[in-house]
Amino acid sequence: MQAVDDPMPLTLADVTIRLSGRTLLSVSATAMPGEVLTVMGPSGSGKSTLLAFAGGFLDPAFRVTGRILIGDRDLTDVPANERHAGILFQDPLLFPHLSVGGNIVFAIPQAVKGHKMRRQIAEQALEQVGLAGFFDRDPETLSGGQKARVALQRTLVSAPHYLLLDEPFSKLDAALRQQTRALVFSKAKAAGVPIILVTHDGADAEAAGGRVIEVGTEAEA
Ligand SMILES: Nc1ncnc2c1ncn2[C@@H]1O[C@H](COP(=O)(O)OP(=O)(O)OP(=O)(O)O)[C@@H](O)[C@H]1O
Repeated sequence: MQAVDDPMPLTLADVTIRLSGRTLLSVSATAMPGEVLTVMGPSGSGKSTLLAFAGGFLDPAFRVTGRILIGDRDLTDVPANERHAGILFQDPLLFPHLSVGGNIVFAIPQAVKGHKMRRQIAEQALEQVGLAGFFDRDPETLSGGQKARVALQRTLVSAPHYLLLDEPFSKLDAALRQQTRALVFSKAKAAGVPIILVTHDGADAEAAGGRVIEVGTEAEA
């Protein structure tokens, strides 16, 4: 992952999300550069909704108060495509008309010039997640766990200013899960990129080592 020029914290300032008059969640938290803010809570408690807010693609059915900031820059009204958020959905889709490697090359910023250089970055990214030699494969021929790793690297090569990860390791077996999360967290740390991580797995939270916020427990209050 490309280092951010000027690493900055990501702040959720007094964010309250309501749906049909009911408060879904209220959060105030900061992820420092390279730090992971882990979000845990029961199914339906609003974890994915919080990521949608942070990414700028929240369904207008939700009512929101509060702000999201990167450093001092208020992103709340900035369109999703101008936020530089690296987003990984729970069930990521790979582009079926591109090769596995092509999916990653596509996400590399245009500032990185040269076909050869871009291919090399993608090949290295695949190698890092145990997929050396997969560059020319058709995405449809991959297992769920292999697709998840490609999608993860596609997000990491995109030079994000912050990462929003929704259960990114859930399709991986225990050994791969451990390796992959270590890779993601160490890359984010080196690049100075803050992460909001949604997970059901306490071991992910422990490996992340940052703060953990619980949603859904006080939402009905
Ligand atoms: N577009 C939408 N319009 C209306 N309600 C929605 C919409 N998306 C989600 N919801 C509702 O908002 C609530 C929060 O959903 P969300 O997907 O954020 O929960 P979650 O904590 O991520 O759940 P899970 O762990 O099962 O993924 C749920 O009650 C869900 O039914």
